[in-house]
Amino acid sequence: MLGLPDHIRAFLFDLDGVLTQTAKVHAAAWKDMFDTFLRAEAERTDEEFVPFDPVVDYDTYVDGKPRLDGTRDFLASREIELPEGSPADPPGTRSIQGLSSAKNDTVLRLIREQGVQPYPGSVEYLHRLRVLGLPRAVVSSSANCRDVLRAAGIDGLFDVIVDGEVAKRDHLPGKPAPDTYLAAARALGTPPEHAAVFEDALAGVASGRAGGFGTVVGVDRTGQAAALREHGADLVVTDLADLIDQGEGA
Ligand SMILES: O=P(O)(O)OC[C@H]1O[C@@H](O)[C@H](O)[C@@H](O)[C@@H]1O
Repeated sequence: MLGLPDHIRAFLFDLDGVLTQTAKVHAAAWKDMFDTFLRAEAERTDEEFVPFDPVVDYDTYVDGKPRLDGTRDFLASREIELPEGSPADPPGTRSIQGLSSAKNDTVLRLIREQGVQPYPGSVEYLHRLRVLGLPRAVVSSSANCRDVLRAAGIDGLFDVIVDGEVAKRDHLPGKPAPDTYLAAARALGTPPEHAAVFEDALAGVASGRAGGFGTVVGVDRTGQAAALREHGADLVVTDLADLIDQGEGA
């Protein structure tokens, strides 16, 4: 079925980097926020400024995870401990919440300025699934998921959305835990072994593997195919159009 085994009956998609070209927007916003913070820390402690690496640090500690976990996990990698703070902390406050808010302000500004482009291969794949009557869900850690789907013009293509807001409301642990994907499969009425997960993030493919999903498709936009396989991808494509081509060839 569209490049996947025939027992796959439901299709669960990550958003940023799989459906929309927003993974690099998030990476840029994270770099902006962390570099501002790390520069100030270097001055404060009289130590060397080591910038955030938007490829290695982003992929390893931040990509795919809920916002606060991304902040926490990267800071832990630098052995920096900050107070949790509160959602009311002004953006840039020296707290997990304050830094996370600064990052969110930047990502929202970049999205406003640049708009959101979907990946044409993903849009085509979604349309083909819809024509075949196959159920589709978005499973994203992002609290901005619905706005991004709308800005990309693809918000009408899904039966179920499990995003950062739903996860918070239902107390679901974020990726790499499998809970958000399992909740989406349940909402579609499909056991995980009959559902496919599409992910570009290491935390995301790990989530698919942990949930026992039928197929975990790694979407490699940045040349990390081997790492995607290591963390849980059963197969890796560079674009969803590759699966359409395979399906047609079969
Ligand atoms: O900050 P948001 O929009 O709630 O998104 C949380 C995370 O959502 C994920 O989809 C992205 O891969 C991360 O980069 C991002 O940080």
